[in-house]
Amino acid sequence: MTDTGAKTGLPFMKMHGAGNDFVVIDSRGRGAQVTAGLARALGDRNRGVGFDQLAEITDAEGADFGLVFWNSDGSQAGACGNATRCVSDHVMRGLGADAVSLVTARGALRAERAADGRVWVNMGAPQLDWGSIPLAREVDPLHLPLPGDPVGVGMGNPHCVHFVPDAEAVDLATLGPRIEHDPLFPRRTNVEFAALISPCRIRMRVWERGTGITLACGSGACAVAVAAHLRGLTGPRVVLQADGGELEVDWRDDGVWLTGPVARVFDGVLSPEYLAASR
Ligand SMILES: N[C@@H](CCC[C@H](N)C(=O)O)C(=O)O
Repeated sequence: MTDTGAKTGLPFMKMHGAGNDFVVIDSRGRGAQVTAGLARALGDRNRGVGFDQLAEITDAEGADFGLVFWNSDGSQAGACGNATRCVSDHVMRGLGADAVSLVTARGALRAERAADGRVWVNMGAPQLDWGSIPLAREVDPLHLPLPGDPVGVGMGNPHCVHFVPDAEAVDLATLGPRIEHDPLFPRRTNVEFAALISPCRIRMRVWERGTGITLACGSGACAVAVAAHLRGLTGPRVVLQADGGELEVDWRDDGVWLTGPVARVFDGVLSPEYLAASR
């Protein structure tokens, strides 16, 4: 019988990568446990646990594990680089391995532990055609027809990257939701503002679709690095300085590699009563 946590509750971990924070629920061997309602309830920082994304670990054929991502508004995300790195670290520790294979909505991915303890994930090739990002109509993703001349990049989820002289001066709380809901993005979008510090360092701030302002965003860091390289501002390898810490991106022939710190903060158990009221 599937264990839904009705009697004993549902265990979870709280993790973060550069301040991008996650609740992680391991559903391997017991079937999907998370619903949109549970994600919304748990995402509430006062009445739930609070997170930027909820990551559910699933069984996956032909890979070490699968991952499904939820935003705090209850919507699903096709990619989450930082949660992928955090969960990969946890699974690698369990397996006593330094590399793992996983499957997300994006497809098969690979993660590795670096010599310094950080965790790399190959996020795959960027999606640079309007249909895959996706955009509502055929326009040039390198110059989206929006104020600020942003770049559209898909990393398994949509990103709208703006280059600005000073990222601190941007009113992210006002512009973020406005751009997230622009009709050009049929599935809404994540929104990044990036300022070039040097050809290998960028300061970035992010408004995440379905969540809001976050301290970092892994797929967003990849999108900024890809956009900066395509615009001729940087090389293929760049450090992204987010509000919560530094992420490094290396756009190689085999995909966009993202690395950064991972942390497991605490473990807990969702009570049966809370689950019954929230699912
Ligand atoms: N924090 C994530 C990205 C989160 C997904 C996003 N909000 C979406 O809806 O696409 C990351 O580290 O990549």
